[in-house]
Amino acid sequence: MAGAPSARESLDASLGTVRPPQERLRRPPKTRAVLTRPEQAPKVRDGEGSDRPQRRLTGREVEEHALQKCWRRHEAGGVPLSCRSPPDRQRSASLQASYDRCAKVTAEYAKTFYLGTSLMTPEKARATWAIYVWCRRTDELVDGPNASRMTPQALDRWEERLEALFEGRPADILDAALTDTIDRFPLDIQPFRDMIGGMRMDLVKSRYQTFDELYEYCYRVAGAVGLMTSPVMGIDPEYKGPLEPVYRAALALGTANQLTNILRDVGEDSLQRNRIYLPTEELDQFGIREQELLRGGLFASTNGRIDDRWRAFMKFQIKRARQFFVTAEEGVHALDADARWPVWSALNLYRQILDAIEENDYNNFTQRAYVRRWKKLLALPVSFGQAKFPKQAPFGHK
Ligand SMILES: CC(C)=CCC/C(C)=C/CC/C(C)=C/CC/C(C)=C/[C@@H]1[C@@H](COP(=O)(O)OP(=O)(O)O)[C@]1(C)CC/C=C(\C)CC/C=C(\C)CCC=C(C)C
Repeated sequence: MAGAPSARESLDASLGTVRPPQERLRRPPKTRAVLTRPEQAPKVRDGEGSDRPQRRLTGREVEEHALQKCWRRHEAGGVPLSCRSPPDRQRSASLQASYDRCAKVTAEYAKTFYLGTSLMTPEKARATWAIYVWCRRTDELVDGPNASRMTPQALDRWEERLEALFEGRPADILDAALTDTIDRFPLDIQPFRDMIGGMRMDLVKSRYQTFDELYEYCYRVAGAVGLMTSPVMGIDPEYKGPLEPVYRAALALGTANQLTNILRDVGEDSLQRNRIYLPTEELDQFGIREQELLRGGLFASTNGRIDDRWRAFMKFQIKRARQFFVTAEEGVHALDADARWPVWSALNLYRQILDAIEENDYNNFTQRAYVRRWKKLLALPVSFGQAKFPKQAPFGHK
């Protein structure tokens, strides 16, 4: 039947056709106001003093490089909306269609995120959908139905396509929404590139020796989301402090969420996908062998309850994840007033998953940590209170 494509069709159709740059759709040239933005000056390509580092970065360097670029870009700012020439009628209708499609995909794939965006201003919500959809499509490349055919070369093409959309040449209707978002908010390309790097890691790596190795992965697939979305959430005009700690807090929130996801999904990842997103060296320290995870989990033979080693290991992991949530908290107070409620909600909703793992006596092999609906609902007014009545000035600056 003809008609608007479903969210699934939108993703499948676009992902099947990661096309070379010369085939991409052309967007009308930018308005003069947009061209004069300092951060959109023509880019110098690699090897000619580009914005990429001279050598391959590893571990925490990857995050640090992106962090510095992102907060500096935010500080440099963009063209205020009032200075920009409005898009013509045809362009604004097609942009509307692009964002509508992004909204549909977000609503279908991530109900909680979609609900969270209803707590935002319409412009911030639209931008969040555009970012979500790009992240989702990136993830689908290595986790979706065509994942078994995914190659590093296809990821290279996806990255070329990313560069093009940041230069104002989106390849399709979903990319067009992100190109528009980039025009409206001071987004830097680096966390997007880094997320593609995270997918490259997923193609070749299913074990992590140290926490630093795992941390790099968490940054790439989730901390990067904090860097992508902070310019959209915006900074409170009353906040007079530096941007760097705010961006660090945003990174911490993404990382906390990913560590939480990892702890929730241990059983599924190890049993169904032969993936262990836990530092091997820490498993060793607690006397846990990989084979025990792969064979169905650690249960005591005497009473079938969770093994004490696993309980102790999980307590350690949960404590560390919670520290990342605490680091994130202070940053939320520095965000624009209209962004604090959704961000507090995201923080509280994810943090509850850690409580649910504890309530399951750390059995994340055969039970999925599930937050009851009433607890999720209660998190919303609690978050509203935290957003409205901050306990402290962020980082001691106000
Ligand atoms: C209430 C609510 C949830 C609000 C949404 C707030 C918001 C801005 C969300 C961003 C959504 C987005 C663009 C996500 C990208 C997709 C992605 C990679 C998501 C990963 C989450 C898990 O996804 P998954 O689909 O696996 O989820 P489930 O298995 O279904 O649970 C991630 C692990 C990362 C999510 C990261 C964030 C929500 C961090 C957002 C950071 C900020 C908004 C910056 C905040 C700034 C400061 C200063 C703290």
